[in-house]
Amino acid sequence: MKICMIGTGYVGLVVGACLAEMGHQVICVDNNPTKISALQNGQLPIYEPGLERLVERNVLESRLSFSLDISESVAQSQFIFIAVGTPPAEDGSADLTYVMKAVEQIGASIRDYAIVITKSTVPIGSSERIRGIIEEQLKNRGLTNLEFDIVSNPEFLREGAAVNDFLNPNRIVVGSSNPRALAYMEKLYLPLTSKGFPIVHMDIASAELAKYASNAMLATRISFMNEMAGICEAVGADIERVRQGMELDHRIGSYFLSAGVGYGGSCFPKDVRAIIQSATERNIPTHILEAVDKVNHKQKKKLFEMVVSHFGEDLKGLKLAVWGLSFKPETDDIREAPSIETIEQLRKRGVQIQVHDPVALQNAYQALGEENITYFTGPYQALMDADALLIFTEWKQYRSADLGRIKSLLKQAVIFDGRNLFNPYMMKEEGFVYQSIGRMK
Ligand SMILES: NC(=O)c1ccc[n+]([C@@H]2O[C@H](COP(=O)([O-])OP(=O)(O)OC[C@H]3O[C@@H](n4cnc5c(N)ncnc54)[C@H](O)[C@@H]3O)[C@@H](O)[C@H]2O)c1
Ligand SMILES: O=c1ccn([C@@H]2O[C@H](COP(=O)(O)OP(=O)(O)O[C@H]3O[C@H](CO)[C@@H](O)[C@H](O)[C@H]3O)[C@@H](O)[C@H]2O)c(=O)[nH]1
Repeated sequence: MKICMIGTGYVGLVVGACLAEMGHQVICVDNNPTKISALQNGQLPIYEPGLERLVERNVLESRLSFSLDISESVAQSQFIFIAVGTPPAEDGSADLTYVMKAVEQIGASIRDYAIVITKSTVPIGSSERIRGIIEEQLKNRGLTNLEFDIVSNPEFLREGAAVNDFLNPNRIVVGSSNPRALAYMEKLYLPLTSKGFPIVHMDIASAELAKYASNAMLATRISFMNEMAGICEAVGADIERVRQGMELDHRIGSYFLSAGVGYGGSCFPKDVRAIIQSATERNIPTHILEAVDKVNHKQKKKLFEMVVSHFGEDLKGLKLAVWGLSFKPETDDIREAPSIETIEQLRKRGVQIQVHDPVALQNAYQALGEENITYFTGPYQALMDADALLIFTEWKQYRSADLGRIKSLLKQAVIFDGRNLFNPYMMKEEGFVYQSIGRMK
């Protein structure tokens, strides 16, 4: 089946490559010439485990290609996926500028029956708006008989595990009330459904909301545990033990119960805010979601507060090491990462910062520049003469770090750990001042 993927970012590139792997013919398009020329030269613009080989194989076997020519790629395809960004607008709502631009390009280019699929996370009602815009454009082109369908097919992949998540989904959500579109979508996903992965049909509005509701639920679990971690600190309990005492209850389960320095990334923060905004526009109160967002904002400041409470308000001249810049391990994505916000706060106070991340240094350099920051490609180099180490991301290599070496390189044996990598008792025995999230000191 012929597919055009509009937007070749973290989602579009992964989904495009996976659909090609499933046997379809895919053209991934983007309006960023640097991205497309890199891809045409065999270079990936993002770090995502397993993606490079997948792209290489499918390009070699002529199922996957990349193009800047959106019109021609749309015109040749029967399935047109919209996978462009929906960043937060100033009021928290999802900014649909990129989506609507892509929709205009679709309306101006389709030649035969096509299914237009929203893969981007869009607020309820967006897919119907898209239908209206395309209808209008076809009317202007004198093509009122040209048929097309709209489908909402939200994406649930996680960065860092994206290829595996797409090819082994918990569920595939397809929103449409048109039997023809549903039949085509069934055919498209047959390589997955024939292996037993479930497809769930529903109306478009429910599919759009299912995406926001899923992210909001997961974000709620994290903020809940972060609030519990705060209580642990006050009463002398240990959040890791509390979690163990909860997760064996099958009704609760073990996922998304890790307390930490707050959730980041391009999805949870913006999607929680967007659903709050959608509800507010309709005068629906959102007490829980607002609390989730508020707790997260507070949590992202935790390491900065630890630094101030240990070293005092005057931080000028301090040298701090940072391990982990990406919002989670196995990705180079730094969007809404707690590390970036904290580094900004620290350098405003005159702190010199020495950072390490296995894959996100380049993105961080673009976002933060050079002022008061030195970038290191080795984790231990970043520790040299630092007054303390701050950990923001639970990369595997940090978890198995050599504590003796850390101690010998730091000026003071102080660690503020936003991901609870080490056992506090052991750290004390090793001679560290060690503060983590919700654990006994
Ligand atoms: N990142 C994730 O893990 C994830 C997971 C599920 C859903 N989503 C949703 O998927 C959407 C895309 O997210 P992302 O992280 O891949 O974004 P991204 O910023 O990485 O990629 C978007 C791409 O679209 C391109 N683009 C924008 N307008 C275009 C146009 N008119 N024509 C062609 N290309 C255009 C941009 O150049 C960019 O390369 C968002 O709505 C997001 O909420 C993201
Ligand atoms: O117990 C946990 C689990 C996660 N996090 C944090 O939560 C954020 C998001 O993590 P994760 O969900 O693993 O990564 P994403 O790639 O942002 O994926 C989420 O957002 C995507 C975009 O919408 C969805 O498709 C996915 O299903 C959803 O998990 C990260 O900062 C994590 O550090 C915690 O603090 N504690």
